[in-house]
Amino acid sequence: MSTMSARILTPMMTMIDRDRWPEHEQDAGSYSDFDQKDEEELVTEGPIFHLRQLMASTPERFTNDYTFLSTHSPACEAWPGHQRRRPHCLTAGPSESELTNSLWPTGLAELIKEISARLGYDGIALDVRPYKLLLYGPGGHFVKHRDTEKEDRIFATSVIQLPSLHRGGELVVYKVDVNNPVTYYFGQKTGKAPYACHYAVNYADAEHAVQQITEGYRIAIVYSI
Ligand SMILES: O=C(O)CCC(=O)C(=O)O
Ligand SMILES: [Fe+2]
Repeated sequence: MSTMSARILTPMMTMIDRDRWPEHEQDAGSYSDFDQKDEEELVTEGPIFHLRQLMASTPERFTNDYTFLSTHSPACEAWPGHQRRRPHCLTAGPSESELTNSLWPTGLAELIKEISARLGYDGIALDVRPYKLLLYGPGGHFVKHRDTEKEDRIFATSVIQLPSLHRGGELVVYKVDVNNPVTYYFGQKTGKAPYACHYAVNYADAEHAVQQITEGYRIAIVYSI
């Protein structure tokens, strides 16, 4: 499958300060308690069922493959091939970007298995396609919408947030009760957003919105299921 990447972004990004890397999180798999808690909370929540770390990675692995934005990163106007559909948010389709992280296909395959099982398709490989890569800067947001218009036979969307140093940008999903939306923080509350990928899945007909980014940059890949 074609994958997406931030390689083209690398020159204008700043790597995170090594000193900020939390010692106890360097070991892959050390997130299990956190994940479990999230799962318990989210499984009961309806349309969005899951949010957890995709791959625990070390900064070394990030640097070779994809990287992430610092709050001091220059503006992203120079991102080649981007389309500016909304202010403060750049969009690149699959043909405009390429994911070069060699661990990505393996992590994604695991994730797809898990997503399939949780959607009730255990053992069935759902067709998961990269739809776009999004880069939100300060002020960037996504108004409330549904994803139903994308393509035929798409019934869900998965958003994978790459390690991003930012504030805001939470995904709010309005399930049946519009007064009681579910908010996904993608590791921001626990301080893990800059160090790991996080994902969420929502049914295409569930209304959702991305809150305004108030600081830094948020980079995410959207997959259609
Ligand atoms: O950035 C996100 O988390 C969600 C983006 C989104 O809702 C979309 O692309 O349809
Ligand atoms: Fe959406």
